[in-house]
Amino acid sequence: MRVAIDGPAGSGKSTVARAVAKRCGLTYLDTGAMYRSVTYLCLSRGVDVSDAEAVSAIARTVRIDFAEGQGTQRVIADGKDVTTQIRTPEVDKSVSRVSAVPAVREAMVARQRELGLAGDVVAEGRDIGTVVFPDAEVKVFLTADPAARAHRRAVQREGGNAATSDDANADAATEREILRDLVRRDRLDSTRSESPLRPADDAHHIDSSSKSVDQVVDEVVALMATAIPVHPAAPAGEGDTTAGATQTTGRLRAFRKNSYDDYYDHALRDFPLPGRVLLGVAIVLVGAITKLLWPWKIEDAEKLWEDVQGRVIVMNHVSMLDPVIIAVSLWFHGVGLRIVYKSEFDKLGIVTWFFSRAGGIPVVRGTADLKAVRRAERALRRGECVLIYPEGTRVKSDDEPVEIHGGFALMAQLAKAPVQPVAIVGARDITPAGKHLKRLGRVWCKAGDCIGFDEVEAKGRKARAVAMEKLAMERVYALRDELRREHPGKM
Ligand SMILES: Nc1ncnc2c1ncn2[C@@H]1O[C@H](COP(=O)(O)OP(=O)(O)OP(=O)(O)O)[C@@H](O)[C@H]1O
Ligand SMILES: Nc1ccn([C@@H]2O[C@H](COP(=O)(O)O)[C@@H](O)[C@H]2O)c(=O)n1
Repeated sequence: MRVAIDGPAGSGKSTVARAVAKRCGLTYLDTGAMYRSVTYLCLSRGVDVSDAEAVSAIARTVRIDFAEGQGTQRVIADGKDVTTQIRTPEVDKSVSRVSAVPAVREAMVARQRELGLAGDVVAEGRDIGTVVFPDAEVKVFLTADPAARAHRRAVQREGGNAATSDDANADAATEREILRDLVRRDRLDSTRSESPLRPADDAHHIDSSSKSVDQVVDEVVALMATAIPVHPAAPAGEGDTTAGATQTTGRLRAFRKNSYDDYYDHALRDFPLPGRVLLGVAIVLVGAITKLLWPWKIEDAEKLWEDVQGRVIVMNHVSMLDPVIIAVSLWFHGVGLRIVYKSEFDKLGIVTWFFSRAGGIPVVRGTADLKAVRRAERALRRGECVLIYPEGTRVKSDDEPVEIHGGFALMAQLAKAPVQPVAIVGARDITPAGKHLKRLGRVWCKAGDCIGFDEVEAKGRKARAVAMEKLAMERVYALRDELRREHPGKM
């Protein structure tokens, strides 16, 4: 997914873009920093910024990179860290002259597209939605009135932060001077002939003058949740080769300090052998113990393994036994399974360690967690099954309101995979409300037929995803009702 945030100076673009990128696991691209870097190089080399030829020569040859360091994103120009140097009033004063030169823009836009090739990016600047990524799925035009912007920038320059303290003050004369500079920069940026600052026709306008950063970030994330990515991921078996993309091919070697991300991004078949053996032992043990305590059975179980293609399996969620039953059954039939689990479980290192080795994919709930969507999509394309609980959490009673999380339909849609409904009854009875001790008792599951998108009648990508969510969950609840009729009293 590409998110484009454009707007005038001081409207909060960097703050919001950085926060959205962090929350949703995307890459943050600060394009203003690139024009600032060229400007800084001109000033430090004594190049007159009105000399378009000389300025263009620097823009064409400089290599600009971004790196993480000292808790912030660092800007590297020709191998030198220029993060601090590009934020001086001198650079502020000259940058709009430099950025108006067509050859400078051409060079910067080419590099920005290169950096954004990996796909999952939040880019901010002046021409992202109109020129750099005109096909971005989400476009925001962020504004704030000039006085608010000047105040924020003045507070920022004095080391404060208007976003976090309401009574932050700045010297009135400094604020007036900044206001003059902002207005001048806005005028130059929006009246230049090449890629002027203007909202894209399909941009969402947000005025941040009287909104907190969190409110703006929430608005952008909400827009992302309803947007549908237009760039499908690499096909099955094809590792991404673009800058910043995740390498997904090749066997993970044992005892090589593989990161959690390595496990989330690799095929199950590429996991190191010792870990796979350990998982097999755990599955056999857990399978035997749970079968003994809560004899469980899956009706029409063959539907879970007779079909070899990747599927999104959706299920009602009543207890911790639910994923165990599916994981054990599929493991015994050689079907690779990735369980999507809520990232809150990752608070304990040992849990993250185990879930990553067991093929889990963490999802940050309540956000458009595109990293998780992409990981699930790639797994499906590789032919692995993805198990997901759209109810989000264990539902302890039929009276509890249930909110269905629709990400599963998007995963299936992107991977062109079907969705398979499965229901469970009886597992809720083993943990009576308010008790921690488990009761003994029988548990039944029932597998349904896979649902393809050809069964969905709605038109348009988004409407089809919504229709799939509804249809799949209707089938899950229909299977659960069948089980309840067959096994009266079981919940
Ligand atoms: N909604 C907000 N309310 C109050 N302060 C804010 C808000 N958004 C951003 N700020 C503060 O305003 C200052 C400028 O914000 P930021 O640098 O994100 O703006 P920008 O649009 O990226 O500016 P530029 O284009 O010049 O880089 C920062 O100190 C930031 O914390
Ligand atoms: N896409 C962009 C981004 C920036 N500029 C120019 O750079 C200046 C500095 O940008 P900041 O966001 O860091 O303030 C800005 O005033 C523009 O002149 C641009 O042209 N296109």
